[in-house]
Amino acid sequence: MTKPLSVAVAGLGTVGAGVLTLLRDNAATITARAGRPIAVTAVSARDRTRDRGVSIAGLRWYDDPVALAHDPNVDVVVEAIGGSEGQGADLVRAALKAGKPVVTANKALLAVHGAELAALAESKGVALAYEAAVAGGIPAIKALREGLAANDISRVLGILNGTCNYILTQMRERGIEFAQALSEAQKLGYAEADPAFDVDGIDAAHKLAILAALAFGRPVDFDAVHVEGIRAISALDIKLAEELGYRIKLLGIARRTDAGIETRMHPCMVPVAHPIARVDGVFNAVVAEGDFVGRIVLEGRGAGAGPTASAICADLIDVARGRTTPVWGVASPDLSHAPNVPMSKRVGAYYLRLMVVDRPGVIADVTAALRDHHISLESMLQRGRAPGEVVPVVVTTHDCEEAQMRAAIARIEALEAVLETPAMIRIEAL
Ligand SMILES: NC(=O)C1=CN([C@@H]2O[C@H](COP(=O)(O)OP(=O)(O)OC[C@H]3O[C@@H](n4cnc5c(N)ncnc54)[C@H](O)[C@@H]3O)[C@@H](O)[C@H]2O)C=CC1
Ligand SMILES: N[C@@H](CC=O)C(=O)O
Ligand code: NA
Repeated sequence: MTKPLSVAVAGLGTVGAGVLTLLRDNAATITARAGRPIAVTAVSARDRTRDRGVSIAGLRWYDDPVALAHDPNVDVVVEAIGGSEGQGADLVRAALKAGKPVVTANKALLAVHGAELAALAESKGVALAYEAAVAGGIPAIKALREGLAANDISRVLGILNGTCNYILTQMRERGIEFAQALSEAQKLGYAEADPAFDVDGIDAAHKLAILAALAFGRPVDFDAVHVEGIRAISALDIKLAEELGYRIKLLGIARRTDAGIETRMHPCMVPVAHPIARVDGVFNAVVAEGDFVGRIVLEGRGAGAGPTASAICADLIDVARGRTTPVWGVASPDLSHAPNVPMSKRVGAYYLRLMVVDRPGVIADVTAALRDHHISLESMLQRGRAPGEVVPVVVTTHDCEEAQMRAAIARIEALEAVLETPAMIRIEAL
């Protein structure tokens, strides 16, 4: 039998402990697929004594995770600490500099520093693998980078944050409040250390930036992603969306247009009948459209110990087999530099929900604002009549440009009879 692959794991939380468990439980399968055993020999975390449901007895312990990079008996480093800065990032750089392959679940690091790290990995001729970083257990990276490698990709989109999808699903199905659903997602190990990264769309935007780089063969550019989260989504909008035949999902969309590449992460209304509307709970989905393959849809668990460990261990098997690909599918010097398309240029339909005083003339003022910005109405809905009281009014539009819609909303919000900032949700043609 060939010498085992000696693995160091940094971070023994949901993901790191999951990796130890999977390598232990599926050792025979993994050995056969890797051509040799894969054995964790060294670990680093904050608390040496915490019960993680898996033994770390007999493993070399390091208080300083960066020291793992310099352990001569370590062949490959798994980074499961997280963060675009700090010791997880320091460890990845140190390991690559030391010529050791790295497997990481850290999308924040890849999205923010991925260009620099790819260049470093390529200069050292070692792998930097990150299947776990996007859509957890779904093999989205492999699908885009290897499976669809011969296609020109026109669009990649998806539900990329399990925590948000869990929250939106629970709010819809059980009618529970945002805070309760978030707390459940945290207990289940789905949420980031700082859950604001989840609910403000940042985590999903990190993943979208990574997918866009792979799909369009260009340097990863997190700053180009337009990011909105789900905090403003109310139970009322979820209910009204259902009445109109839509579900609300936090979608990431990266699209090639004549003007360049559009990358945006925001809540969307999608038709109930579309498969992506049925992706619920912690499940993620990734949809890619290639010129020869057409559309492919991948669905699976996007967070949690098992799915994430599944992706990390697949990367470890690649390392054990010596299978390598450039980090972004294309060698760093050969990446293209297509321009970014700003959000103001997004074209599509919109849902607006206004809280208005129910009195004559209000609707006329709202429609005048839309008319003056060349926005055509698709439908208008007012539930019940309550003269002099506040009622929700919902407007859906035909396609228009985001800049026009923003200008119209500013005018509508300034109307005396409109009492709250209008809720605006983009309706996505998929
Ligand atoms: N939880 C999930 O479902 C998924 C998480 N990820 C990513 O995996 C990474 C880890 O996430 P989780 O396991 O959920 O986090 P966690 O908070 O459960 O675990 C983090 C671990 O890192 C350790 N740690 C923190 N700072 C350290 C330091 N300076 N030195 C040594 N150890 C340190 C902590 O003690 C803990 O063991 C993050 O990059 C996250 O974005 C990716 C996909 C799914
Ligand atoms: N917090 C993330 C974990 C996986 O990346 C999520 O909820 O999807
Ligand atoms: Na994945």
